[in-house]
Amino acid sequence: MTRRVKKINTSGRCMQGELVDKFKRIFARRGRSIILAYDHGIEHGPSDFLENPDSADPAYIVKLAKEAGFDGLVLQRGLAEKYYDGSVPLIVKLNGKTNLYTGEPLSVANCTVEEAVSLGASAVGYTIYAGSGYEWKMFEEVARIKKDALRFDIPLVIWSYPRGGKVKDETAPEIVAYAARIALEVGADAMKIKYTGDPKTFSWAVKVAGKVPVLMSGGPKTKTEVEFLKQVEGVIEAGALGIAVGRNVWQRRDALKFAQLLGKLVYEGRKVEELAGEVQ
Ligand SMILES: O=P(O)(O)OC[C@H]1O[C@](O)(COP(=O)(O)O)[C@@H](O)[C@@H]1O
Repeated sequence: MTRRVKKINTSGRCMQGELVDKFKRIFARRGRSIILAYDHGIEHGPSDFLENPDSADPAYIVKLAKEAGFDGLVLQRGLAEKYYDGSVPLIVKLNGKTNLYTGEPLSVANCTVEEAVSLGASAVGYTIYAGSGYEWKMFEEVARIKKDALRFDIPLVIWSYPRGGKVKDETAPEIVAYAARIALEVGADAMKIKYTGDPKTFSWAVKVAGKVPVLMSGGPKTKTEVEFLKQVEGVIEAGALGIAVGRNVWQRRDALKFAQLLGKLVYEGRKVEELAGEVQ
């Protein structure tokens, strides 16, 4: 249980420190969490949808998250506005950038916390590229967003992706651990960080994340299903709350079947070797 920090909040709406518990109540009802990420249309472009063309349709994704029994769905405001049907708790991703941009890593907000709440969001997301020459701009913006998140009593999820500057390998253990600590220190109520490649080094990132729950970012689709399932098994062992995954689910043609396998691993605590007969 997160210690309640007794602090008078001007709007009287919520006390600092409670939003971690609120996030877990909504996005980890079974003690663990699988969130379907789908902000790739802006981040990577429609090429991400080519392997499984059905995934280009936001309605397909919303249905997938619901049928898979996932805890949450990440959408940018435009998709939330046009396709969100309330069937799965929503995280509105407040900032985004395209990969057409080749300057210093920078992702700025295109939606406010208030607008996200009006779209039905149960949490908001924001990416910070620590290391970038623009990190100061994202730190400034996330401070304003954090203030609004407290005012609107809505958890803030930080996509903590150090990029630029001294960052040579975004999945290096010391970078992922640093990413986790940055999210904790700027006031994240949950965080998404990249996988270091093994449970031991990832557990250090979970440790330095302190009280803030960690979600592993899925990353590019693995060659085999077993490879991704083993990554997920590892991060759960390392103490993560769960995963926020996009490509490793909806880029597969049998997306729903694989999503249900993920659920057996994450929610039922099944082991990969037990599921071996069901995976490709
Ligand atoms: O900036 P990157 O490394 O391309 O990753 C961005 C993407 O990764 C995510 O954080 C997780 O999605 P994946 O599971 O497909 O990696 C998305 O929310 C985001 O669009």
